[in-house]
Amino acid sequence: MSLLRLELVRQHLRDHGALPCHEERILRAWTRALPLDSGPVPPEDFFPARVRAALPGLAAELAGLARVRSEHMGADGSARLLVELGDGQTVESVLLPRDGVCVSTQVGCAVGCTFCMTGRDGLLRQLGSAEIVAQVVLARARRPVKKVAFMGMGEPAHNLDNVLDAIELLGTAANIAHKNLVFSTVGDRRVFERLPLGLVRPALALSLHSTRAELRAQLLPKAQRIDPAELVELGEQYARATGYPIQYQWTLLAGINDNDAELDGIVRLLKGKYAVMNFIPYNEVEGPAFRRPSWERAAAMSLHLYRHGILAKLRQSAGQDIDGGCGQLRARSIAQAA
Ligand SMILES: C[S@@+](CC[C@H](N)C(=O)[O-])C[C@H]1O[C@@H](n2cnc3c(N)ncnc32)[C@H](O)[C@@H]1O
Ligand code: SF4
Repeated sequence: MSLLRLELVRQHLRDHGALPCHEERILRAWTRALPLDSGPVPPEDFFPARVRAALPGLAAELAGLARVRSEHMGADGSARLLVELGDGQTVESVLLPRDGVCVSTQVGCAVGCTFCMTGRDGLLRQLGSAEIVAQVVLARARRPVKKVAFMGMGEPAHNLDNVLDAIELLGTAANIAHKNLVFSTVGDRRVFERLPLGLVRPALALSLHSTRAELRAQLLPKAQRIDPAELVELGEQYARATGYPIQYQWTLLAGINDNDAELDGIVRLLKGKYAVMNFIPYNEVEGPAFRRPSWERAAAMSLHLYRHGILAKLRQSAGQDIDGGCGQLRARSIAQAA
């Protein structure tokens, strides 16, 4: 039995005679990291005997979806988890300061951004919706979780059905505010078609990195070709439809996308838009010879945008001191095993 997707978990329960109300109570308990039979009414008065008998086996199955192989505390209160999936593959989750968790959606990634460790080996496999939720359950077993960012390993747009199923459960049974579910993507037309239709509409983070289409295509070689101006326009429509701003992400690479021409481009694209710019200084990973700009330059860039009426934040990735670049922990563990 392998319950990688939420639909399979629900089907398994139905096969044991569960009704929708039983399913909901069990999924609610699971997503809160509680025993599966917990709830206000005693289990023997609520569940049919067959369902109750199936719960220990189901609990073991769900626990096997994602286990913590190692945990690394950061000085900023974050913790990076190397998570082992049922088939032995590993992904990273990050417990963020202030009740957040960052989860992975794929093992590897096909976009191949030149500065990202995760994209180095291409896509190895998709995560099922239950494996994505299981990372939140692992986090909730350790700390309160009120925010989930789909910003770990993988491109959520390339695993849309599983990510959207996970989002729906997290925004309902798991009781996470919809604006606190953050879908982070390089941009893909399917995202703008599907996200507005969901029962739970997450906040959107768009990884922009350049306002110049040619440079963006070099940095994000396999991202869908959407002109940055059009991407911002699509983002703006979604922001207006949902009422939450688009969080633009910009990995700062010295000498590449930290110049005044890019700043002018950002002002041109984002002025008057319902948007926040997050500058994230590059985290060094082995391989490409990128550098992060000085903190002073990054702060000056944020100030420049602020003076032009664009809200800009300068962020350190969580857990700088613990292989902060996404995918580094996994890469290190594989290298050590080898
Ligand atoms: C790992 S990606 C996952 C979500 C999605 N694939 C995306 O690109 O938005 C999340 C963010 O991490 C950033 N990132 C990746 N590698 C980085 C590095 N070495 N230093 C700083 N940020 C990095 C990406 O630019 C992206 O904005
Ligand atoms: S930054 Fe995002 S899209 Fe690019 S390779 Fe890494 S995970 Fe994939």
